[in-house]
Amino acid sequence: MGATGSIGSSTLDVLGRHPDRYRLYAVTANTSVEAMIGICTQYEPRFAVMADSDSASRLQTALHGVSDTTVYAGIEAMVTLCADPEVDSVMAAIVGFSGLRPALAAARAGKRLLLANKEALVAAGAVFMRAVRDGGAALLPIDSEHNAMFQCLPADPLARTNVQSVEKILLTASGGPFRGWSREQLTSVTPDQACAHPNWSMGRKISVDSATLMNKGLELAEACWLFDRSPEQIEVVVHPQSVIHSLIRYRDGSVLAQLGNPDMRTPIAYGLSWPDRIDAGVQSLDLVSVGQLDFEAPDTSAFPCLRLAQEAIKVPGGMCVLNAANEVAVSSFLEGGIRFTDIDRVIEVCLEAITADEPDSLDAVEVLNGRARDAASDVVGEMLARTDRRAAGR
Ligand SMILES: NC(=O)C1=CN([C@@H]2O[C@H](COP(=O)(O)OP(=O)(O)OC[C@H]3O[C@@H](n4cnc5c(N)ncnc54)[C@H](OP(=O)(O)O)[C@@H]3O)[C@@H](O)[C@H]2O)C=CC1
Ligand SMILES: CC(=O)[C@@H](O)[C@H](O)COP(=O)(O)O
Ligand SMILES: [Mn+2]
Repeated sequence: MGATGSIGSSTLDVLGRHPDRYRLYAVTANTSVEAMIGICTQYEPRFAVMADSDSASRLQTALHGVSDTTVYAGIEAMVTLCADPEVDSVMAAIVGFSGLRPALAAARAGKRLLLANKEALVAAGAVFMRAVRDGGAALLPIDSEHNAMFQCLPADPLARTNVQSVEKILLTASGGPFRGWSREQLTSVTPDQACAHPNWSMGRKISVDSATLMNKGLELAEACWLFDRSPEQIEVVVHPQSVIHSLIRYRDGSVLAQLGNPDMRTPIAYGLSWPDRIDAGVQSLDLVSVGQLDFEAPDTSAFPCLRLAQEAIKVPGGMCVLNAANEVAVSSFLEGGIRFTDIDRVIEVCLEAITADEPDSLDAVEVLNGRARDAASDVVGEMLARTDRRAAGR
C-alpha cells in the first residue's frame, strides 16, 4: 500500500533484490499514474489499485499490451486485496488516516503487517490493536525507531511487554531541520525548508512532522501501543546524527541500541524477513567516519507539538483528534496557507474544543476523525481570513 511513496520505493528496492524469496502481488497509489506505470511494467504485480476511477482507467489504458496487471479503483479494492488469501504480507505505507482501513483489513485477516503508516495506529489505538489480536496478525513496526526497539526488546512476545525488566524506552529524535532555532525564527520558514530533513529522505507530510517534532509525538503513542507501555516509560532523546535508532534501558543497567545508516531499507528488510535477516542494499555503518554521536533534550518551548502529544495521549480520543488536526494543519502549511508556527496552534485549539469518549469501533474512530478535521478546517479558515484582512489593511 503506498507503492509510489518513499517507503513504497524502498520496499520495491528490497523486494527487487530477492526475486527468489518474494513475489509482488498487488500495489496501490493515490493518483501517481506515471509512477505506477513504471512499477507495474518492472514488477508485473497481479493487481494495481488507484484511489479514484479516473486514475485507474488511465493506468489500465497505459498498461494495455505492456503488462498483465489488472487495475482497480477505490479504497474498497485496497481493503479487499489486503485480506486476499493469496497475500502473506502487507506493507502499510499509505500516508495519514487514509491508510487506516486497508491496514485494519490486513490485521483482521491475520497477515504479516509491516506498519509504516503510524497515523493509522495512533488514531485508532485500541481498535487497531484489537484487530491485530483478534486476527492473529504479526505486527512488525517499520518506523525506524520502533523497528529498533523491536530488535532490542526480548524476542518472546510475553517478555517484550513485561515492564519488570525494562526501565525505559529511549525514543531518539533527530531534532529535524530547525533544531536549535528560536520560535521567532520559525515563523517564516517555507515548506521546502521544512521538508529538507538533515538525515532522511521522506515524503513531505512526515518531513513536516519531523520539523515540528510532531513526528516524535506520534511515535510516542505508537510505541505505547506497540509495546504496551505508558507514556512515562518512554523518554525522547534528541540525537542529531540519526545513527542510533532507539534504545532500551534495562533494570540491570544495560542499555541496548540498534544502530545503522539512516536508510529505511534496513527496517523494511528486517520486517520482510524476520526472524531471518536479508541483504537490504544498505551501506555498512562506518563508525570512524560518523565520528561522534551527540544527545540533547528536546526543546518543547520552540516546538510545542511534542508537549501537545504528551498531553493528548492522556485524554480519551485525544490522539485521534491531535492526528486529524495535524493532518489538516500540515496540509494547509504545505499548500502555502498557514505558517509553520500556526500548526501547533490549530492542534491546540482543536484539542481544547473537542471532548470525546475513547473510540471503541472503526465507525467511532472515523466519526471522531471527521469531527476533528472539520474543527481544524474551521480554525485554518479563520487564520487564513485574518491574514487576508491584515494584508488588505482592514
Ligand atoms: N518515509 C519514511 O522514511 C518514513 C515514513 N513513515 C510513515 O510511512 C507512511 C508513508 O510515508 P512516505 O512514504 O514518506 O509518504 P509519501 O508521501 O512518500 O507516500 C505516500 C503514499 O501513499 C499514497 N497515498 C496518499 N494518499 C492516499 C490516499 N488517500 N489513498 C491511497 N493512497 C494514498 C501515495 O500515492 P500517490 O503517490 O499517488 O500520492 C503514496 O504512494 C507515513 O505514514 C509515514 O509517517 C514512517 C517512517 C519513515
Ligand atoms: C525514518 C523515520 O523513522 C522517521 O520517522 C524519522 O525518525 C524522522 O526523523 P525525526 O522525527 O527523528 O526527525
Ligand atoms: Mn520514525
